[in-house]
Amino acid sequence: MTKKIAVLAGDGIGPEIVAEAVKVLNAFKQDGLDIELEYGLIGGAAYDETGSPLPEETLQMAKQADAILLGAVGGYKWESLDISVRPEKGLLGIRSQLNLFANLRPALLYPQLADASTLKPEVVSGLDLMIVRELTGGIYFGQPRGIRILENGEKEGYNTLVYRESEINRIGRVAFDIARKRQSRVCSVDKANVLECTELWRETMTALSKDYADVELSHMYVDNAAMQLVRAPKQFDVMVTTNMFGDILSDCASMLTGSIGMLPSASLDENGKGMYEPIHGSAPDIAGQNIANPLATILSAAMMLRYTLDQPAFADRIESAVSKVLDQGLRTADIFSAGMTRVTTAEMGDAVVAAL
Ligand SMILES: NC(=O)C1=CN([C@@H]2O[C@H](COP(=O)(O)OP(=O)(O)OC[C@H]3O[C@@H](n4cnc5c(N)ncnc54)[C@H](O)[C@@H]3O)[C@@H](O)[C@H]2O)C=CC1
Ligand SMILES: CC(C)CC(=O)C(=O)O
Ligand SMILES: [Mg+2]
Repeated sequence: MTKKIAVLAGDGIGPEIVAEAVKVLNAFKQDGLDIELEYGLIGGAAYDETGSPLPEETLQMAKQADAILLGAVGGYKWESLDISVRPEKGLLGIRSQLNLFANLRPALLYPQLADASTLKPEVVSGLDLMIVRELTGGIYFGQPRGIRILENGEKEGYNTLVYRESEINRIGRVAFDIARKRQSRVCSVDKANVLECTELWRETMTALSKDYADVELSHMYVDNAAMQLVRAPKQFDVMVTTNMFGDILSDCASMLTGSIGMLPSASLDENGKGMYEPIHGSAPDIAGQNIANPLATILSAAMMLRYTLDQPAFADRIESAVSKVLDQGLRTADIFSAGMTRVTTAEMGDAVVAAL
C-alpha cells in the first residue's frame, strides 16, 4: 500500500536540505518504493501565510501521514514576534500533538570525517552513541510559564520543569530497549543533586532498570556529561535524558562527528509513527546560499525508511551512498578540509542519488 509522507520544509535552509532528501526518496520509486509525498507549511513560512506556525491543515496532514519529513523552523525575521506564535512553537506543537515523545539522535562518526571532528582521531574513531531525548515534556512544555511584573515593578521570567513518573518510564523503556540491540549500556543524565524533578527521574530510571537486568545503568550529572562527551565520548553507548538536556548535549555531540550538518533524528510515538528531521536548526546565517550540508536530512530519510516505513534495505542503501560520497572526497563547506572537493547542497544531494 502507498505510504504517505508529509514533507514540511519550514524556514531558512529547511527547503534547501529537504529538497535533497526528497530527491533521494524519489529515486527509490523506480525500485519499487511506494510512497506519495504531500507538502505542508510549518514555522515562519506557515505564520506568514496563515498567522499560525502550525496551521490546522498541516496538523491534519501530519496526523494522516504514515511519516513526516521536516527541515527546520525559525529565523531572524520572526524573532520579534510574541513567543506564542514564533516558528519554534509550531515545531513544539507538532511534536506534542502527535505525541512524539522519543527523540533518537544517533551520533556516528564516519571514518572519512575523522579530520573534521573537533577531537583527536584516537579519542573519536569508531564513535557510535545514541542520545535518547524525551521530547514532549520537561521545561519546554511545563506550566506555569511566562513573564510577570512583581509588586516592586520588576519583571520576572519563569518556566517550570515537570516530569511524571509515567513519562520517565516510557522514555526509559525506549532507551533500555535500544541498548539491548547495542552494547547494553544506558547512562541516564540528570541534575538530581539540585533539581527535585530530576531526582524523581533518577529514582524512576533506577527502579525501571530492575526490568532490564541485562542492561548496565549508570547516572551522570549533566554538567559532567557535557565534559565527558568532549573528553572521552566512546565511554557512552546510550544516553537518556530530559528534553532540554538532550537538546543541548546532542548539539555538543554533533561536533564530535565533524558537523551539526551530519546528525539525523527520529521522533517517535508509542506505535513507531515518526517525524524525521536533522538535529540542527534553520541556519539563517547560511540560508539561500546553497552551501548547507543536506546529509543530516538525507540520513533522517534513511531513519524514516528503517523505523517507520519498514524498508531497511532502502535505508542501508542511503547510508552506504553517504559513505561512498565521503569516500569520493565530496564535502560541503562545514566538513571541508584540504585536498577534498567542495560541493554545494544540491551537488551533494545529486552525488548521493548517483551513489545509491
Ligand atoms: N529543529 C528545528 O527546527 C530547530 C530550529 N532552530 C531555530 O533555528 C534558528 C537558528 O538557530 P541557531 O541557534 O543558529 O542553530 P542552527 O542549528 O540553525 O545553526 C547553528 C550553526 O550551525 C550551522 N549549521 C546548522 N545546520 C547546518 C547545516 N546543515 N550545514 C552547515 N551548517 C549548518 C549554522 O550555519 C550556524 O552557524 C533559530 O530560529 C532557532 O530557534 C534551532 C534548532 C533546531
Ligand atoms: C525549537 C527547539 C526546541 C528545537 C531544537 O533546538 C531541537 O529540537 O533540537
Ligand atoms: Mg536543538
